[in-house]
Amino acid sequence: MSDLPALRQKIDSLDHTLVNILNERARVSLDIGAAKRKDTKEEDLAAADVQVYRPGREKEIYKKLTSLNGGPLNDNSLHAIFREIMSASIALQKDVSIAYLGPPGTFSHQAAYRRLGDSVAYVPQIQIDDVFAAVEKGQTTYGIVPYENSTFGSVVETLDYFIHTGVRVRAETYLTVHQCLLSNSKLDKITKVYSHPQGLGQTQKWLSAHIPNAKRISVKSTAEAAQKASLETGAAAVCSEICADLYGLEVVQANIEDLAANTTRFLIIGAASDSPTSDDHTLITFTVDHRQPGALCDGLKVFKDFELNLFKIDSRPSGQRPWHYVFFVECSGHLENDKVKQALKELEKYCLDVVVLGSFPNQRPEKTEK
Ligand SMILES: O=C(O)C(=O)C[C@]1(C(=O)O)C=C[C@@H](O)C=C1
Repeated sequence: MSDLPALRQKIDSLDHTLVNILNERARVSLDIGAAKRKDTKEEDLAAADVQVYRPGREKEIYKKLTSLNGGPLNDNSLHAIFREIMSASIALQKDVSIAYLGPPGTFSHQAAYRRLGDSVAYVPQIQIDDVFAAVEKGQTTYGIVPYENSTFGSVVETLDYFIHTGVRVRAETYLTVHQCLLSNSKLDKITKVYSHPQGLGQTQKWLSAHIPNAKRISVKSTAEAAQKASLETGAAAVCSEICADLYGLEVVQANIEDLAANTTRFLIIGAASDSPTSDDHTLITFTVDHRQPGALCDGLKVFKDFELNLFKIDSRPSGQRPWHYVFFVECSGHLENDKVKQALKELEKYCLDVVVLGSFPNQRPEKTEK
């Protein structure tokens, strides 16, 4: 006779202990929720509400879990378990919702789910500006927007909406993106391919090599592409594999991204940024008087003078007049750090206007740095 019954009895007893400990943790989380409400100033309550989701604290917790973990559970499994523990903890403190570019099955949806878990509400939006609007109008607590892709670059729609928004960046999150060709037709019968411009951009070499004659049609999201492809003969979508089940399509070819380690970086937006950690990034926009020679250079030199590392620079048309640009700069530090505050003050001397879009804990996976 095996030890199975005795081992299961052991598991039952451990589960009992786990349930009690999880509820003990949940009670502390409720107390933390009450403490946060007490600590939130009246004026902030009106402007930003109580900020339940704390990406800085979660980063610290995940780091500690890794250092405590003696196995046999691997770090990914342990983190996934704690993702759900903290998701439930967030939901105990407040009803939290997050707007994302829908319909269900987009990479934004997956990225949000990986960061916030099962206990918060996911609210699909038709386009990226609706995500900004949902947060601005207080219809959802948070929103998630794609920021840049390691193969195809910045998501310009997102940058353009940031120019006009009052929302703040609260967190970042990275998702490895595997694009698939889904269709109910065979490869040689596909005449059109739907996707988001990013999906088409990340797979352009594969599409040119395998279905060069298929018409490429941009739609608002990869999951919308799957929805459309499911309704037409000879149509395909470039999207996530999970859309096959969601929209009743076959996987014609998986992993068609042109570059391995294809990764998209998303920003979680909300009414306010989180408190400083030891390793934050800050996203800023500014405009300069382009008639003044060296104005942009003077502005950028401020970051060097204050020893703030620059990670990313973008420029977008300002939308106010031709050949006038808004510059996006992502630098090290947090907007509450003295060095960043002083640098921003100095930067204002060289700029027509400076806007801080927010600060957030650095979450870049170390492996992708190389
Ligand atoms: O430390 C907090 O601020 C909490 O609300 C607790 C807790 C947790 O369960 O550990 C929950 C949500 C936050 O995103 C971070 C941590």
